[in-house]
Amino acid sequence: MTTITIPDDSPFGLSNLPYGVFSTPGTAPRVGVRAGDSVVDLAAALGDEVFARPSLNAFLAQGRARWDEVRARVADLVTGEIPDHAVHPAAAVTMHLPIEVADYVDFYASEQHASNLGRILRPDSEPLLPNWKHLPVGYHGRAGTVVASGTDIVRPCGQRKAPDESAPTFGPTRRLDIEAELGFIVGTGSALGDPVRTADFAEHVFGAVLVNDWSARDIQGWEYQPLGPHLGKSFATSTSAWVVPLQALQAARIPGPEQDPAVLPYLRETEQWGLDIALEVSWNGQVVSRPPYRDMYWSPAQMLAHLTANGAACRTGDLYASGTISGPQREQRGAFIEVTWGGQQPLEVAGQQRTFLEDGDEVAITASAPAVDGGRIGFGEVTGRIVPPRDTGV
Ligand SMILES: O=C(O)/C=C/C(=O)CC(=O)CC(=O)O
Ligand SMILES: [Ca+2]
Ligand SMILES: [Mg+2]
Repeated sequence: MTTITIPDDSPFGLSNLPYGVFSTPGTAPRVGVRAGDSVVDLAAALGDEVFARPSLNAFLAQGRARWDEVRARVADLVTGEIPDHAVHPAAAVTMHLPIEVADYVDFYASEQHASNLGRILRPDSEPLLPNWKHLPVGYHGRAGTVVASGTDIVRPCGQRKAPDESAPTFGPTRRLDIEAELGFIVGTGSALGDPVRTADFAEHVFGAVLVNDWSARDIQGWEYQPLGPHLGKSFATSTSAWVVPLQALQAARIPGPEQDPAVLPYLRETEQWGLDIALEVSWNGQVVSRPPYRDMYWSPAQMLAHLTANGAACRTGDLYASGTISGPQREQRGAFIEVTWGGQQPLEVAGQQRTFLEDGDEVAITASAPAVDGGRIGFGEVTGRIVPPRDTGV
């Protein structure tokens, strides 16, 4: 038997205990919990086959009562004696995509981001379209191209047409960008025809991850009207490896922003709330932005209520992301198109003037939130490196 010592300032302390899917050399991916610098193998520690699977989905489908029970048992394990073979150093494991993604939806919940994109992309119109404060605008993305943190991102090819070009051409994107977001993972689904009420959010949502919604701005700018983002965003979306359970975010809950005009009844909450989560975006190792989640206009519960308001079912493994997180300052913007104002105001990165991503660039997004014990809750990181397009012969 062994014991785990968690450093006092660890972002993976007892108040966090996030879930992920890991493997060690020569073994199959399975569910683990992060505690300090260790990973606890839950199948080995608890003897429950639901954790021997290569995704969290089977456990997520068991529902809120079971999630709470397992969280209490894991806290006991981590503070007591645990079989040696059930503990691995975090540095010695490989992390995988934590969930088998069912559906993927991306919202647009930051007023700052939506206003900035409006100004950059539609300079002759009002920055916010008339619907924006009445409903959480979103689009359905591509679940099959959600990838684990660390996966290389192949520069996508597509049709590009700048406003001053007379015809489109096909080729590698010249305006490859990031979007720093928070993603929510649905554990328990809903029945077709039954909307999820804002009050039932915690019955359905298991936890949160970091998301980078890679975006090819030239492909997007040409294809998006009138139906919205398509191939400019569907080539890859990266998520962090550790799913932070909702209970770990109790101390991060803050009152939501005032919503004016008042929202329709199905979007109301008895107590509207947001989350005080601080993100950090690094470009080739240099911190270039600190997006504040606390400024988001639409809440996680409102987004889920809206997603199901028409009776669309949600399912175990659904991922819905907040949309790009941007604050009012330049150094709080969550996409490079905003930081560089459409590429017109380059940013100095490691001594070079930069606008969009080049091959070989690496982006890492991290985040932390206050913990109930006075420490910090860490989200780990979502990273990705840009690699050149494959030669497809076109
Ligand atoms: O305003 C637009 O036309 C486009 C906006 C985006 O690209 C943002 C998007 O994907 C949603 C978000 O991340 O907020
Ligand atoms: Ca996005
Ligand atoms: Mg994407």
